[in-house]
Amino acid sequence: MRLGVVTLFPSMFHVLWDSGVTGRALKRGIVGLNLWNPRDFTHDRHRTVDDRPYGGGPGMVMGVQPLRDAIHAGRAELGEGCRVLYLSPQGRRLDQAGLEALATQKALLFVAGRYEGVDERLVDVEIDEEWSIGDYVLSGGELAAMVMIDGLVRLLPGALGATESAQQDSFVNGLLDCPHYTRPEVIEGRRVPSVLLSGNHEAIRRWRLKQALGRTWLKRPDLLSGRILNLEQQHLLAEFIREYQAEYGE
Ligand SMILES: c1cc(-c2cnc[nH]2)ccn1
Repeated sequence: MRLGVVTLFPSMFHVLWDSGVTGRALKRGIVGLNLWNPRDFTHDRHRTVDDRPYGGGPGMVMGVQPLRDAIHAGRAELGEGCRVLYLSPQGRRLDQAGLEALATQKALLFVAGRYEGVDERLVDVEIDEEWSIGDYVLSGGELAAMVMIDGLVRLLPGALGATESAQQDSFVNGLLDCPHYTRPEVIEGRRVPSVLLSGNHEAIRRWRLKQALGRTWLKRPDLLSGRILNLEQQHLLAEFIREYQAEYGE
């Protein structure tokens, strides 16, 4: 997969090369990442990348010509099949299903806005999809692009090592993760659940699934609505709920 970002702050993206899953995937060529800075497409002495909004009011808008030329340069490099994604609170809310759909694309060009945003005509003409990582306003689209790139790269074949793929599985199945424990066995008087010390791998698997189902029921019941649980999952969740209500009476 080939990725590109149009951004006024390319140095923010250097962390993706430095470490972790994205760093390894880039080094192995599982994914490519190129950056285009609209400032490199300016022609005036001050390298101006913003412009005043029609209609007045506070703030600035991203200047059209440098941004448009940067997007065109990205499209030219990534190939006409690339999807151009604009990060904004107006966009489709990102979730794992959205990442999985995007991971099937050959090339993606992320456009990270700054200031008050991008001229609506550029959004109409140049942008294929708008994406949001949540209902809040950031200083620009860069961090949202990095979130999406991290989530996408983890889905690419060969990107994850054994341990990370275990973590990925626990989220990808649409449930919240089970609790995790490591040494020491007792912290502030709190012990590790005995099943995890039993060496009984089947019991441990069932306990972890029960905890994942129970935590999802407690914290994100919306993830369970409309989801068909198999018999084992139904049984384990019912058991969790019985135990929870016996303990907390609600
Ligand atoms: C994606 C982008 C943004 C954003 C872009 N510029 C200001 N906020 C917020 C949430 N998700």
